[in-house]
Formats: sequence, structure tokens, C-alpha cells
Amino acid sequence: MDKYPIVMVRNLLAPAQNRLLEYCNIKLWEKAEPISHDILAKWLEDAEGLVAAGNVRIDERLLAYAPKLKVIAQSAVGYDNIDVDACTRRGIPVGNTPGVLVEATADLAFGLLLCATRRIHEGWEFVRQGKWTPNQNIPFGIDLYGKVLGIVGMGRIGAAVARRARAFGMRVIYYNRNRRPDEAELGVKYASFDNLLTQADCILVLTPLSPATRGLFGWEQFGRMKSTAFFVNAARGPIVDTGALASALAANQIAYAVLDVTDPEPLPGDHPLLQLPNVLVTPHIGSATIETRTRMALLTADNLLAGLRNRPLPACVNPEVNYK
Ligand SMILES: NC(=O)C1=CN([C@@H]2O[C@H](COP(=O)(O)OP(=O)(O)OC[C@H]3O[C@@H](n4cnc5c(N)ncnc54)[C@H](O)[C@@H]3O)[C@@H](O)[C@H]2O)C=CC1
Ligand SMILES: O=C(O)C(=O)CO
Repeated sequence: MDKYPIVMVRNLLAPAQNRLLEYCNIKLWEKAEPISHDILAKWLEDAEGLVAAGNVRIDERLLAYAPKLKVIAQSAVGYDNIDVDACTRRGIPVGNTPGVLVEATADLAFGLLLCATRRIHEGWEFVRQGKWTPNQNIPFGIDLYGKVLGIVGMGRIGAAVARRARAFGMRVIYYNRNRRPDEAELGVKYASFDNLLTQADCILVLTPLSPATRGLFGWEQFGRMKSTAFFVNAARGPIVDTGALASALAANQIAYAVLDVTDPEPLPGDHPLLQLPNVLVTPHIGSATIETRTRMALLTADNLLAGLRNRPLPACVNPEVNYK
């Protein structure tokens, strides 16, 4: 049997990579920097499948170079790097990896909030720098117990964070495009975006990046938050205006920011945000556990192989062109 010609903009963990190797002839981009548009366009000339990732833009201009493409499998749940409408116009189904990364990402998001509010990372630096004296002049944190957590984007991961927050004795309010029918079961209350900004002690962002959410948090929104507010972005960097956030932190307009995602990404080591004392940044590791990344890789491979065989992708973001 002939193998399917595919392009991968990065490799997947071994179980998934091995499965693809069995059925596909792979052009694999292995360098640290993202593949350029020109190289990808050239590689896609004969490709029937594409394994995509968040740092590579897939748009109309690129698709014009890919006349044989039958399926795109994004190895993430977020797909803001892909012009899905352009794919749909060309009848190309786009797969992603919803669900399998929910618990790992919720652990990281809530863990980061706990870390910042209890200043765990600062405590460790304190000890490492030999500043731990008998007088215990340690930096104090704040309690999460009894505080109000405001979740913006109460989808799969948002709900999983809400469950964790409730277990820690927090009150949870949320703002979402649609109200959830299971509010009572989750123990969460709906709030308007404005009310959430003013009432929450901690604000956690978990919406997709879209035209509606790009720049959702800027000067005005930080200005409305409590001066004691902790702000966490575990979704996508461009949902937040980085300059406005840096100014709000520098002016102590809000207390602290915790970012697993940034704009730009990666954040350069000399970025002004990193000079501030009230910020904690991790390098986009929400789903980065062995188990979760393995599940994501296997679902990516399943999506890709299904499309190559004209079969329905198990997780498809444009079902109108999914195979039947
Ligand atoms: N830091 C990391 O490593 C990770 C980040 N993510 C990000 O988290 C996002 C959420 O993932 P899931 O919970 O699986 O998605 P989801 O689709 O289950 O939840 C997103 C929620 O946001 C809501 N929403 C969309 N647009 C909105 C708007 N304009 N205003 C208010 N609410 C809006 C939706 O109604 C939905 O309830 C992903 O799109 C991805 O960008 C996901 C996984 C890992
Ligand atoms: O899945 C995603 O959208 C991520 O950000 C990485 O897991």
C-alpha cells in the first residue's frame, strides 16, 4: 500500500509519531524556530495531510499552494492560528484535541493562582538566595479561602477550574458567551463582564482567542479591577494588551499577574514585563504532562489518519465539511 504524503510542522510524542510513520511519508520540520511560509508552501505541494501547531499560521494564501490537502490536524485544542473559514471553503476538515487536556490545564491554571497568591515561587527564591533568617522575614501571601474567583470563559477547562476552586472554599462567578445550564451543579454564579471585573478577587481567563476576545483585557478593564486583584491568563496571549497589563502592574493598579501564555510568545528574556516584581510567567505549559501530551498526540494522529482515509475526524472544528 502506498503511504500518504503528509507534512508535520513539529513532531508528536513517540506512540503517535510511530503510528503515522507506519502509514505516511512524512516531511517533518524539526528545527526550533517555526517553519517559514515559503518552505511550508513548497512542502505542501503534494501533501494530503498536515499536522499543524499554534506557532504556524495556516491561511488562504498558504492553502493556495496545497491543492491535494484533505485534512489538517492541529495538535492542540486552540486553533486561532488557522483560518477555518478558508479551510471550509476548500472542503478541508480541521481536527483539534478537545477534552483530553482539560484536567492538566485546569491543574496548571489553578496551581499558578495558588502559587502566586501564596508566593510559593518567591519563597523558594528567598531560600535559595540565603535570605531565610530566624526572624522569618518572609513575603506574605493572601488566602484563597473565601475569596471570589471570576472565570472568563466557562467552557471545559473553565468548569474544571471552578470545581477545584470550590474545593478550596472559593466563591466562583463567571462570564461566558452563553450561560451554562449546570450552574447549580458547578456551584457558580453568572455575572456580567463588568460586574465580574469589579467583584472578583482573582480573575482567570479561559476563552479561545477570536476577533471577539482579542484585546479583551486592556487599560479600561485593568482599571476596573480591585487593586488587590490577581489576574491569570491561561488561554492565549493576545487576549490581553501586554503594554496595558505591564503599566497596571507597575502602578499597582492590580496586585499580580500570572501568565502561562504571552504576547509575544515566547516572551524575550529582556521583556519589560519580566522586570516587574508582581508577575509570574510560565512558558505555555498548560497541557505539558506526559500523559496529556500523549493523549493529544494520539488524537491528532487519529484525526489525521481519519481524514486521509475519507472517514469522519473524531474531533472536527468545521463539521460541515467533515467526512461522513
Ligand atoms: N495554556 C495552555 O497550555 C492551554 C490553553 N488553552 C486555551 O484555552 C482555551 C479554552 O479551552 P476549552 O475550555 O477546551 O474550550 P471551550 O470551547 O470548552 O471553552 C471556551 C469557552 O469560552 C467561551 N467564549 C468564547 N468566546 C467568548 C467570548 N467572546 N466571551 C465570553 N466567552 C466566550 C465559550 O462559550 C466557551 O464556553 C482554548 O481555546 C485555548 O486557547 C487550552 C489548553 C491548554
Ligand atoms: O491545546 C492548546 O490550545 C494549547 O494551548 C496547548 O495545549
